[in-house]
Amino acid sequence: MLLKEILYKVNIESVVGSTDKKVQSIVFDSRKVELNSVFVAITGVAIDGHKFIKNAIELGATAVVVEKLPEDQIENVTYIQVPSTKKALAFMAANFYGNPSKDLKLVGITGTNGKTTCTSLLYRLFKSCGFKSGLISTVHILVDTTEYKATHTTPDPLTINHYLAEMRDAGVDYCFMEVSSHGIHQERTTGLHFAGGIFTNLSHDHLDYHKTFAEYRDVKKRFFDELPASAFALTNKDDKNGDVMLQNTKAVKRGYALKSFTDYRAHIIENQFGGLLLKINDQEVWCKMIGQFNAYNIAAIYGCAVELGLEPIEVLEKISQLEGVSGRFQYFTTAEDKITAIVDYAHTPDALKNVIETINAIRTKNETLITVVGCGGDRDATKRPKMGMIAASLSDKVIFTSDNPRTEDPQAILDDIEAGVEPQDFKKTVTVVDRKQAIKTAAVMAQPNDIILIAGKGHETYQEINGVRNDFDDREIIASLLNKLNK
Ligand SMILES: CC(=O)N[C@H]1[C@@H](OP(=O)(O)OP(=O)(O)OC[C@H]2O[C@@H](n3ccc(=O)[nH]c3=O)[C@H](O)[C@@H]2O)O[C@H](CO)[C@@H](O)[C@@H]1O[C@H](C)C(=O)N[C@@H](C)C(=O)N[C@H](CCC(=O)O)C(=O)O
Ligand SMILES: Nc1ncnc2c1ncn2[C@@H]1O[C@H](COP(=O)(O)OP(=O)(O)OP(=O)(O)O)[C@@H](O)[C@H]1O
Ligand SMILES: N[C@H](CCC[C@H](N)C(=O)O)C(=O)O
Ligand SMILES: [Mg+2]
Repeated sequence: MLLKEILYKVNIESVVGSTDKKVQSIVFDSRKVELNSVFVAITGVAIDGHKFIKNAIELGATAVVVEKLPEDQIENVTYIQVPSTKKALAFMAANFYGNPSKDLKLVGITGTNGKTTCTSLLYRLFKSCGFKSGLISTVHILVDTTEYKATHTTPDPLTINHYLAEMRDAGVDYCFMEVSSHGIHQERTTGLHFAGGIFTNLSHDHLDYHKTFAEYRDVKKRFFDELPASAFALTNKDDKNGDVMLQNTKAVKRGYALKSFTDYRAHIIENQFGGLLLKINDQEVWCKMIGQFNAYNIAAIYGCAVELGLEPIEVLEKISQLEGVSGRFQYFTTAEDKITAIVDYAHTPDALKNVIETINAIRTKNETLITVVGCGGDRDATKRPKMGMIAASLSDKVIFTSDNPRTEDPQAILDDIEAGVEPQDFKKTVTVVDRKQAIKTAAVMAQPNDIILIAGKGHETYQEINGVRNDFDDREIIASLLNKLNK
């Protein structure tokens, strides 16, 4: 492909050299440059990519895209100056792969919690309705039935467009993707053609990166501001930021809710371990998922499917057959002692509150709830005391432990969590730094009919300590422990 073709829609300030040259690949990491690459210099969170321009040219780059032109320019290399290299990268990636988002119906889902749940359910719902579907999520990427590993919730634009092109070539009709706030802020989703956008909810997370809640909210809103008029924008009307998201969108505004009166309404008739009995608009439907938060997720996916033109009755029938999502309220009950172990990915204060309140609404007085929870290192530290307070006030017993400490001292993270525990709740809590030992402590403590909640890591199959990822799966560990202890 010619450089000038790749630059379509890119806002260019100045060009030094020819844009009539052939380009082999686009790269934003100098270490991946090959002969005839175009290197895009990104000002990152940690490093300034402009430092690697010389290095990229030595490795074979024949064009570079920059925000600041270097003083010592090299002959035969083309320099393209743009106001934002992140935006330029996104348009270039879409052009390079032939704008695949226009050849399928792409729906983006944003919000603090529920993105993986909604996208995964939509992927399976559309598949069961006979469509070829795609999924870009925290857990994995699916191109029809072919699975790829996910490294991010919302990957970089080259990765997104690479998989969208593969979906297009495989004849995929619909793709559902998670749109994280980091993704929007870093322009990873710029230049994509969305058929729809969904907002789940907004609560405390990522304040290490976005600094203030208002900035976090405004970044999410940008996704809706940029949707085209042909798209639908479906928002949670019960969330106080639901309407804010749609304030300036050109897309067709739609709502879903449990409490407010809007286009897609869900009303909980029954909520038990077996599932939810819902009334969606005027139809009753039985779902295998549990809890009020899943009633919201189901209302959202129902609204999305109807907006995309599916038959409401068929959608409800297929929804009633959907199983829960891996690592989200995934549970089993032991045969002998009837101990229930639940593994859930709640890693924000709101998610933890929701999941514990769901359990509390279902369990009886004699069933003790033992919660095992921690918080990740090198991430928003201000959510730690809030999660400590929630776990201790809403559970009978709590074992605080490590999540992914990453490069932080595990004990220091635990100190932050404990600082939030109310004095009257202290006696309910213990701290066990080693996560496996913490889960073992819960398994030993549990009496017949008790409930063990292990929160924070859900589907993750590793634990990251000091930059090393060791094999670790909450689900396998609790199952084998309860089995060994003969419970
Ligand atoms: C904090 C953050 O979001 N960082 C992302 C960002 O990297 P960065 O800006 O820190 O990059 P940097 O290290 O400063 O380097 C700057 C530039 O120099 C380049 N470079 C660097 C070294 C070199 O030798 N040569 C070179 O060219 C780098 O490729 C980069 O282009 O851009 C990279 C490329 O897209 C991402 O991989 C990286 O994600 C990191 C790994 C990460 O952990 N991100 C998390 C926080 C994240 O994005 N999470 C959200 C989920 C949030 C949610 O759950 O809601 C997600 O969407 O996954
Ligand atoms: N609609 C919802 N509202 C509030 N909490 C939810 C909702 N759906 C799921 N949760 C809770 O949040 C946890 C994470 O859910 P999920 O993985 O779907 O969110 P996510 O938005 O994809 O998160 P991430 O930001 O890590 O990608 C679940 O394990 C559950 O405890
Ligand atoms: N998408 C989330 C994942 C958190 C998962 C938790 N187990 C942790 O490691 O903190 C984030 O980037 O904050
Ligand atoms: Mg996710």
